[in-house]
Amino acid sequence: MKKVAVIGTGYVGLVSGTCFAEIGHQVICCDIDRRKIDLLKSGIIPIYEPGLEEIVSSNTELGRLSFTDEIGAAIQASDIVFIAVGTPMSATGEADLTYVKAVAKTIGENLNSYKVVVTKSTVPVGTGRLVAQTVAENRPDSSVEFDVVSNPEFLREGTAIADCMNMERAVIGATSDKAAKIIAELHEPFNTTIYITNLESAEMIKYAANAFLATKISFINEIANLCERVGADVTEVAAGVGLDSRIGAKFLQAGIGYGGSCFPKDTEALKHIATQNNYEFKIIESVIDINHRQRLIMLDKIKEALGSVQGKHIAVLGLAFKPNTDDMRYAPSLDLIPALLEMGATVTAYDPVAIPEASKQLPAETEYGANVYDTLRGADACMILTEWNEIKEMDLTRARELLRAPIVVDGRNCFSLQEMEELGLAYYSVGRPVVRTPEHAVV
Ligand SMILES: NC(=O)c1ccc[n+]([C@@H]2O[C@H](COP(=O)([O-])OP(=O)(O)OC[C@H]3O[C@@H](n4cnc5c(N)ncnc54)[C@H](O)[C@@H]3O)[C@@H](O)[C@H]2O)c1
Ligand SMILES: O=c1ccn([C@@H]2O[C@H](COP(=O)(O)OP(=O)(O)O[C@H]3O[C@H](CO)[C@@H](O)[C@H](O)[C@H]3O)[C@@H](O)[C@H]2O)c(=O)[nH]1
Repeated sequence: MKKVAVIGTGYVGLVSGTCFAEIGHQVICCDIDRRKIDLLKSGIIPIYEPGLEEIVSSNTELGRLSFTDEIGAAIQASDIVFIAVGTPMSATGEADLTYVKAVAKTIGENLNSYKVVVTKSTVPVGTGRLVAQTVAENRPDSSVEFDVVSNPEFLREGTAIADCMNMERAVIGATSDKAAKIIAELHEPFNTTIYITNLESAEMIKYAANAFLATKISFINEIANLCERVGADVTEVAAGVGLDSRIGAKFLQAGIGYGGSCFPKDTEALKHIATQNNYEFKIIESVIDINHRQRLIMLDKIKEALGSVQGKHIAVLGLAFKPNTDDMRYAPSLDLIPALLEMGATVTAYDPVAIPEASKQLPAETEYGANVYDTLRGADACMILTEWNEIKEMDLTRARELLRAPIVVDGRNCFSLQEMEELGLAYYSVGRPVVRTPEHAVV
């Protein structure tokens, strides 16, 4: 059992801290956000993540997990301190290290015994060294030693607990064998592959992994756009291509491009790291451009389906950047709904969980439906932006009856072309032939 402090209770801090408690460690999760800590102390989870509430509650009851805003005391009481604060995209695209630097200073000020300081946040190469320098400069007693480790996080939102408990690997970038051993032991109960490397390589592994996955998505989206022009079906192409084990079937789902708190900011940060090092990283620049264009292709499709969206009523299904989360960071809906409104459409939107978050960020004139069917009623077309099960499993016969015109523009390829054809719905999806109906010409 190790004594662990996790600083930052966003997705990563909260989920990874809870999972460390679940495997038997003593964990204190800290945050400067008092409101968040108060909610957590009273058993309320400030984010939507399936299964998180149960696992937080069981570990709190067992006394292995606690929450505090007294960060200094938590650091002093721990042998391992994780930095899990945000590294958002700055205006110039680089990772904003303000929070990481502030935490490193706090750790230094409270360094009362040997500790391993672990960066879990996604940070540019060189940040571990900067953390080490900041901790060293701020420690009250320069004879108290510490080590710095990079241990990037690979969990996905929506499946975060399972990703963490069944992690495929733990990457440990260390400057000393002693620290690497301590962090390897910490992960032992996860029964995972431990990959030990140096600090800089561990920091780069995280960006390389996200950039590669983003590249796969932009690649299949380009194939999808080409499929539309030559009459192929991208879902079948992806399935066929994915059968090659060198390529693999995952992350080949064509759609409206990637969003979320990581891929957009990490691809931009990698591009920035390259520029800073006088390197033109051509692939990543294209991946970013393609992703931006892919969102806008949805607007071309709705215009093609309706002629003009001016004065039309669009039902938008799905607001979060992906299913099973209420996270709205870089969600396609944040670009597409304002664009529809600017083109003169009215919009009624629905998401199973993200409406409270979305309504803080979307234009005030956006209206919200109570459920899928309420949202579709009387609309001139339906646009699907997030593939929630509730949306994929909707009763399409009922949907057809409720829509004023039977038109579905689907950015997530939720339905088969055959079923849409049989139901008489005009269907515009991504990388697949358009299903046209005689009625849809008479909107
Ligand atoms: N969200 C993900 O799915 C995911 C997955 C892997 C890696 N990451 C990386 O992990 C890091 C954290 O991401 P997140 O989504 O959890 O961030 P987040 O923005 O949701 O949460 C960060 C938390 O840190 C707190 N914080 C900020 N400054 C602090 C300070 N000085 N002391 C204590 N707490 C402080 C904030 O109040 C907030 O609660 C980022 O670098 C991100 O790129 C995120
Ligand atoms: O085939 C695919 C797979 C994903 N996406 C999109 O890509 C984005 C990211 O999806 P996903 O990777 O499932 O979610 P995240 O929670 O953002 O997780 C990513 O970002 C995290 C933060 O760095 C990493 O830890 C994870 O390993 C990495 O998968 C979403 O908009 C998805 O809709 C596609 O368009 N097609």
